[in-house]
Amino acid sequence: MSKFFLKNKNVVYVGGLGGIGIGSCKALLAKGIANLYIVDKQENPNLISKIQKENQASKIHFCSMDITKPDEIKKCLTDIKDIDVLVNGAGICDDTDVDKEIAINLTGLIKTTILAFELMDKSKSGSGGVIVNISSIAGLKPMKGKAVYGATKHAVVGFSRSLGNDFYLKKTGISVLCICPGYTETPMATLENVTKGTFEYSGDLCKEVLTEKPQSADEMGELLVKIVEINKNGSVWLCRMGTMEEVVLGEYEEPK
Ligand SMILES: NC(=O)c1ccc[n+]([C@@H]2O[C@H](COP(=O)([O-])OP(=O)(O)OC[C@H]3O[C@@H](n4cnc5c(N)ncnc54)[C@H](O)[C@@H]3O)[C@@H](O)[C@H]2O)c1
Ligand SMILES: CCCCCCO
Repeated sequence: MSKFFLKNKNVVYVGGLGGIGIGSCKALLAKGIANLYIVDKQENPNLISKIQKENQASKIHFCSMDITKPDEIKKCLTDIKDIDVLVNGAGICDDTDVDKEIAINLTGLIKTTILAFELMDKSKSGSGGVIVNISSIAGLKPMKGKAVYGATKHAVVGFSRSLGNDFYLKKTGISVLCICPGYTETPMATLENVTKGTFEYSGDLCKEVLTEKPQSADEMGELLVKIVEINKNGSVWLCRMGTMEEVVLGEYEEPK
């Protein structure tokens, strides 16, 4: 796998106005990307113009998209020409609304990834590139208090690893990376949010994720950029307390 150079590239960040989204967009812009398409449910014009003012060498665009609505995914992504990097970074952490949590964290991510494969495919009208799916540490270990959230994040790991193989890379030129952040200081990581557990009595179990020393969204963004630049297809990365490590998960090949 060759190193990926972000300079002059076009990056689409779904969930880009979120905590990790903003931290990552700042780090991506610092690499001299040409265009940043911030995709999110609701625009924040003041924040976007602030980011543009601070990064005048790049062009910042905004596309409003509810990831639970396939027609909005299609409209948003097909309006963007030449996607080099797509980050699927939208998500909620609320086990009290199973359908919504699965629709955003999993179904929406899957549909966005599949459409991005179509648009980025070098054997079609694309030029290949990198897709980054944001899972969680909850995608690598049990999340006792939030089993549904953990299920969506385990699924993101499995989905990303299943697409991140040489066959698809050779045909499409697209690599797929999976990032599993640990506790990161963002609007999601509030006690109120974290304790929206699977059962009404799950609250204390949910708080376990808060025992870890948190990392900042900016630290997470710097790690995301490093992982994109390494660009190891099918790789899974645990990013916690400002450090990153590749997580080697078994292939479990049947004995010959
Ligand atoms: N903060 C953490 O500790 C942590 C840890 C591990 C993984 N994560 C994951 O990182 C990602 C970003 O989380 P964050 O902490 O920045 O949270 P956040 O709440 O700050 O950001 C989430 C973003 O997703 C967007 N979003 C939500 N529903 C959407 C929808 N229907 N359509 C489009 N966009 C939608 C929100 O508008 C927001 O911009 C999530 O997938 C989350 O599960 C966060
Ligand atoms: C501690 C922040 C909320 C839990 C997110 C783990 O993906």
